Amino acid sequence: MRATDHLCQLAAADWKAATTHPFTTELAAGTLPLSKMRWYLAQDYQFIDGFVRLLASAIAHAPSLADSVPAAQFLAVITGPENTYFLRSFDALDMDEAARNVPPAAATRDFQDLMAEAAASGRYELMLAVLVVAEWTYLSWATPVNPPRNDLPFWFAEWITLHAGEGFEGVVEYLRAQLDQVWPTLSAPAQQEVETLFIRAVALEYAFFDASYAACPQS
Ligand SMILES: Cc1ncc(CN)c(N)n1
Repeated sequence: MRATDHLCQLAAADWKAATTHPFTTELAAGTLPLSKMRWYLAQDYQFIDGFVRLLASAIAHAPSLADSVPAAQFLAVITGPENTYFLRSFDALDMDEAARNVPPAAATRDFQDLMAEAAASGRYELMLAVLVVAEWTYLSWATPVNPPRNDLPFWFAEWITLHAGEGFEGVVEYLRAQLDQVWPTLSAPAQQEVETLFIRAVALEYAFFDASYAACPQS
């Protein structure tokens, strides 16, 4: 069995909850209240900041140039089309500076801490554990709803297309393959640390969607 399949199985219940969440089901149906989407976007843009630093750390720790190239190309997607997706969505959803720059919620802070910890560890396998969860869970919820309904506004539709399709499948396969490759070289305690971090990351993905779905209950 692939190491990443083993890790996914360890977190099976939270994995299922995170990848079939009503937040993304309603996003794909176009029925997600905009107040919840605004909350999510403002929080997730703060997540992206830590994510970019983590991905850059993984690039710096990849065993060879060839191992780093797909991650470097993905970094350009995050800081290019994904970054402008956020900025265009903020504008289209009338989110002014105050609405964009809200304090981080507990779910956001927990994720920022996890990513900062993985980046600071200096250990490639721990960085990969968090990156694999962040991208594989998104591929898992977005794939069944891709292509998006053609009547969806771009702030819903593009959040699906950014996380599904051939290019993104390649990113997830690359990240998984990197972790699969390093796994057998790790000691048993080091493998356990990867398992613990992976499980924690899946729980945080679930918590992030839960917090977003619970936000702004009046509107
Ligand atoms: C919380 C979270 N996790 C994952 C992703 C996918 N890049 C994201 N945008 N936000």
